[in-house]
Amino acid sequence: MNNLSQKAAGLSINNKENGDDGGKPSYVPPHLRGSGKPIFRKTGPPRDDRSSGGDFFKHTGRQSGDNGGFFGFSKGNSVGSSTSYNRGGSSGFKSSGNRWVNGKQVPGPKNSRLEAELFGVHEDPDYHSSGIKFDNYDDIPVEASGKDVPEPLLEFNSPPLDALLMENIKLAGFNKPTPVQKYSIPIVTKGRDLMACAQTGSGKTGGFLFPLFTELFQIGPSSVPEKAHSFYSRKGYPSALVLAPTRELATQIFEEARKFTYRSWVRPCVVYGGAPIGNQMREVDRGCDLLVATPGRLNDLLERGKISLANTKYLVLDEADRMLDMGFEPQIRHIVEECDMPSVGNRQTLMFSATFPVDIQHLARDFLDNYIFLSVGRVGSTSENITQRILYVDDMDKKSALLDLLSAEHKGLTLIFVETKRMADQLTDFLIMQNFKATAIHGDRTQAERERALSAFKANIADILVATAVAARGLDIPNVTHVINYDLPSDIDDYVHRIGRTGRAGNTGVATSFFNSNNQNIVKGLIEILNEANQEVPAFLNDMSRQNSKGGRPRGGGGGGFFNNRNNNSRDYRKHGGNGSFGSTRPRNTGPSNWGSSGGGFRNDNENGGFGGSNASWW
Ligand SMILES: Nc1ncnc2c1ncn2[C@@H]1O[C@H](COP(=O)(O)OP(=O)(O)OP(=O)(O)O)[C@@H](O)[C@H]1O
Repeated sequence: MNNLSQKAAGLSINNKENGDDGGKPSYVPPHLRGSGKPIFRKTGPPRDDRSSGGDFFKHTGRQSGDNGGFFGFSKGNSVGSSTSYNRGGSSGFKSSGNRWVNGKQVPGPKNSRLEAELFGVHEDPDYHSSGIKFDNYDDIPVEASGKDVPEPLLEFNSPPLDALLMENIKLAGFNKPTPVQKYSIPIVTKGRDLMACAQTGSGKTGGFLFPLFTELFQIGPSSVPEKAHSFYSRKGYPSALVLAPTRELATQIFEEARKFTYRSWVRPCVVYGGAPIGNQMREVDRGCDLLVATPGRLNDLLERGKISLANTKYLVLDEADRMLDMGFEPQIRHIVEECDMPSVGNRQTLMFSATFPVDIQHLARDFLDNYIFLSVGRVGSTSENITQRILYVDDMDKKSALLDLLSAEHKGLTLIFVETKRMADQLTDFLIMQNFKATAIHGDRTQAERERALSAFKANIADILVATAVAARGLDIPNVTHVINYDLPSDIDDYVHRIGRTGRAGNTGVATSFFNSNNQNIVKGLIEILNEANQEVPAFLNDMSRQNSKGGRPRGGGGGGFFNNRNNNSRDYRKHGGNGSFGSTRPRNTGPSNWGSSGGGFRNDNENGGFGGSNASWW
């Protein structure tokens, strides 16, 4: 148990003896425990510096420096900066630039300023991104199922990896591949489709970018129809398309792509809603070989004729289970099946996530051909690098319990999840009033505000970020030492993604969740997850689980029914009762989408797509 866990364990939260109704565990606020007031931090702004739903740093004048230029977050990472790219081609929009000569890639010259911007500097303590428990990944069981699974790659070597890519991987400080990378690289370079499930923070982004770039660096750009570019109208023809559910995740993938395409012919581009489309169209004009996009904005650009997917040989769905759930599936179908993208079998499709419910595996067949299913660890399981604590706290006591937790130790960055946007604002205000440096990210904030909040959090200007589900998936923020589920999610897979914001790349972290009777629907899933990750299961959870099973209480969002049962959730469904078999031809879906119209009607900048009526803010 690390320092923070020990200190939290010493708090009176959940001590049975504090219970006042026959041993029922309940939180006793400090003022009733006679322990005096919690010690609040003395640093931070004076009270009148706060503003509703705002940021601790709002009035510090810091925000003027990062005023949310609509692309990217902090490091001056504007896609528009022409000096950032080794394009060189005078035509600007001609996607191969001058790095593809006579059928071969000619690496651009080194640029030390750009290198420092992309990869950091050696003296920076964050330079090596992997933590002391990185080697533990080697012990995680890996299962690859399907026909003719290629052998894994044990080291980063060239060949099979492209030599320039190898140089960039070294610059990033990556010494050896993570398990998902070991398997995904040969699978993709052998031309196979892939559905990959691996724990949060275990390097799935590299798992798709490395084989993609190895391939693209070697095959070069595809030819573009002459008529595609007139003086007035230019079109982007990406060779690879990566779809991601949130703007922040899309930007993060784009930043990773910038690193690994350094000095190559491949120009990455990112488009997402909430930012002026005109600037994004200009970026597409400048060259768009790998496109990272959120579905709503991509559909908009497709409808405007700014992008053609005719040359897209690689399609990646990151957070694929989210991309294929009710919120996004119609948009994904439109992009993949109703525009000009090559059909299944004529492109490669790769899906990645830490969770993959069986119903989504079924649905995913429509997009895949004779695919390999890769699971690193148990699908949907959490990393043992994360110490999980579940505390019984009634709603009315949550604020007080939170202050106790934060006062026990608050080192590094703390990410607090709440269920609603309103709650995110309220809690941020409350924390600012208590002199904590807090900020918030949720769907009611403007894109500039969200970028500013995330930048401030990453830079430790605000060391507490209060977030809705929008920050639950994919975000890779170094030094998040503590995730607090102030409100637990109603879906157990969301729990897995949320706590996965800490304990990444072999680092350790703590996840604390406030549980009470409103969260009964995830009791069973929670117990399974705690057991799988060798974590302590509090007695009240076991009691509640027994009561639920006696009373026949449905499991609700945490499972129930064949599809959501975690026992069925853990493997390639084709091996466990699925109707597919390896190598069989998939039944083609010729009819309309199961879940709603796959037609147009989503020309908006809101990536929400009607996500099940939840208050949480996907955008
Ligand atoms: N081979 C490697 N060696 C060292 N660090 C790595 C390696 N591959 C990835 N990383 C680092 O690990 C961290 C997590 O990677 P990444 O964000 O791709 O995880 P993920 O599996 O996609 O997580 P999530 O499920 O949360 O989306 C990143 O900081 C990345 O730079």
